[in-house]
Amino acid sequence: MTEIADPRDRLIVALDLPSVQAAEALIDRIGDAATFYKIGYQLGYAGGLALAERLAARGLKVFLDLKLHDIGNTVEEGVRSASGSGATFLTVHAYPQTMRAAVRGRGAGLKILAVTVLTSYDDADAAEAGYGLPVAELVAKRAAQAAEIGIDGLVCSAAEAGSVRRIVGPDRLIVTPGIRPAGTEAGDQKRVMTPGDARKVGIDHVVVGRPITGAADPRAVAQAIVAELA
Ligand SMILES: O=C(O)c1cc(=O)[nH]c(=O)n1[C@@H]1O[C@H](COP(=O)(O)O)[C@@H](O)[C@H]1O
Repeated sequence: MTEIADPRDRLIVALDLPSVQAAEALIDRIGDAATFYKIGYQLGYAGGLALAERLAARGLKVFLDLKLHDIGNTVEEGVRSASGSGATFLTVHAYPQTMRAAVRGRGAGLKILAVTVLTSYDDADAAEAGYGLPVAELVAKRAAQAAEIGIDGLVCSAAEAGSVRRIVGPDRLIVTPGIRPAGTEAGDQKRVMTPGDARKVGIDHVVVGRPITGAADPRAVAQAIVAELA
């Protein structure tokens, strides 16, 4: 687990919103309660990639959640292009060929996170997708491969964070979505944990979307999550 001086940096707010205007309005409402924002498909394909550069230029940290997975050359060049965006994190799916290509394309300052098994999957979903291993074993296998390849961090659910930490050692990042403050809806997430419990199992960062984006007072929810993570 890395030393993180400012507990706000442990919370990554997922800007899963339909427009740059909506994202900027949310960031204004949250104010100084958050320092780290994630831009994924929904916002990225609606002008969010330019917003990523603007947020980074303002000193905010940016996680580009592109979840790349393609032939090696395409992944390598895609990661190389994203290396100029000012983002701190970029995701790829944790397939060995994809991870090796991402490491080749990685520029200074950009950390590659490998998504092990999506937090919306349980064992039945993994079987339906053709995998012969339960989720926990698939996560462990992919974490070991990611560490061997030199990936900077892993995305998994907090339920696997303890075993992933034992596999990858203290220096690689563990980033966990599927985080739900007590009493909030899981929605389509299947492997969920509260922020406080996730912190106890040694995560570095949590990713939280709908519990903040859908809140009447997103700033207050962000502050409460940071307090649980501190
Ligand atoms: O890579 C991710 O960020 C990710 C990986 C994963 O396994 N599960 C997962 O939910 N995510 C992302 O984390 C965010 C979770 O959002 P909420 O479920 O609304 O908190 C979404 O933006 C997802 O795309």
